[in-house]
Amino acid sequence: MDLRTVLVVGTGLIGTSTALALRKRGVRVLLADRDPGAVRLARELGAGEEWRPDGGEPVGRADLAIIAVPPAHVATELLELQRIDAARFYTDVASVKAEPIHRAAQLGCDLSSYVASHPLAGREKSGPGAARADLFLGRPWALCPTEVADPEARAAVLRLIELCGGNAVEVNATDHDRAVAVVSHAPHVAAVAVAARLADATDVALGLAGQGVRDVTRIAGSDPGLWLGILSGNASPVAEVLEAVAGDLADAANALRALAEGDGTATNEIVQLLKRGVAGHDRIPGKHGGPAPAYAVVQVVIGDRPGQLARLFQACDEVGVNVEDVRLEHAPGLPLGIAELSVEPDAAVTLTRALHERGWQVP
Ligand SMILES: NC(=O)C1=CN([C@@H]2O[C@H](COP(=O)(O)OP(=O)(O)OC[C@H]3O[C@@H](n4cnc5c(N)ncnc54)[C@H](O)[C@@H]3O)[C@@H](O)[C@H]2O)C=CC1
Ligand SMILES: O=C(O)C(=O)Cc1ccc(O)cc1
Repeated sequence: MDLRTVLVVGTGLIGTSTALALRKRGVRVLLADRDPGAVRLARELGAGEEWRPDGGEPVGRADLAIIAVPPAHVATELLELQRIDAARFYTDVASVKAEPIHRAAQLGCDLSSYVASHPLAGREKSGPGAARADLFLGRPWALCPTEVADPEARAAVLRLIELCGGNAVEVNATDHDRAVAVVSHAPHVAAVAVAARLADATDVALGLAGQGVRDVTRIAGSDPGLWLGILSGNASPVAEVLEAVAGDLADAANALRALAEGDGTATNEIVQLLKRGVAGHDRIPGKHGGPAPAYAVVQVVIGDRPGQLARLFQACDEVGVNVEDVRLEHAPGLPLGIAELSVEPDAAVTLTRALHERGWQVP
């Protein structure tokens, strides 16, 4: 199935990331969002052109429309897009699947041209500014065709996933929702609960925060509005997992109380929980090999002086290496920092060598 033109409705984090990935593969991408600023920024980032169904040059029907809006708006968007025959096939990327499909059926949407999907990749930031073309590389991407789905609609969504570099996983919507309750939605609430403890932690405690607490709470920085929609759309499966987690936490607290009161046998219960944690963590696929590499990261030591970053970018430009992303790490108390440059994996060796030759410290 060839995707020549794709319409992205909702140019936030996920919509713009798919658009950027598709643009890299030469697909024509049309962008729409109810917020004109989101479309403008996505366009400026090179994610495609603004969709103007009622004006400008006629664009015709897209091969596929991707609905990348909050879960509660998926079905109404699908209905509206199908009403104007915006695309031949449709998908969405919402984090929950049964509810939007059910709602689409209730509204009378055509379910034959629609195959719901969900990339298991994201970030704790929203909006087009946080989008990344490599967001989906090597990541699972669920697709949930219903019994009435046209095989060509399924093929179109498989092609989308392939173009974005994702790993397609076919699963029915109910099983999907139960699965993501365990691997995404309940972990999100658990991270939030840990992060909420930090809201009234002392400055001394926060000053001692290391990488562990950052790892465990990263996703707690996500948009609460979006997550309310996700959790409400998958409420019972998430509640079931959280009840089990709460049981483990209560048992751990009780065992620690017993230990504090001198009951040495309580260590056994704690050890059992810690061991179950290791076993669960070991089952995460790709934990050892890691997912397919996205961009390679070249670390460069930079002095904390004006103009250093500009010089570094100039050097990258001279070597002809495109910097896809940059992150700065400051070494506390030192007049130094580390610039982490994300580049195409093939370009990393060239860039490292060229920066060395130009006198940069590349550890
Ligand atoms: N944030 C994440 O890490 C992930 C999110 N998802 C799913 O992707 C979808 C989009 O989430 P994000 O991109 O993170 O959110 P976002 O907040 O970055 O972007 C959502 C965009 O949709 C627009 N929008 C809202 N209602 C609309 C409507 N009715 N018509 C047109 N545009 C509308 C908003 O203006 C916004 O630009 C959600 O369904 C979410 O569950 C899926 C995987 C990961
Ligand atoms: O930030 C991360 O690492 C995530 O995994 C985010 C995420 C959020 C919602 C999803 O439906 C899928 C992935």
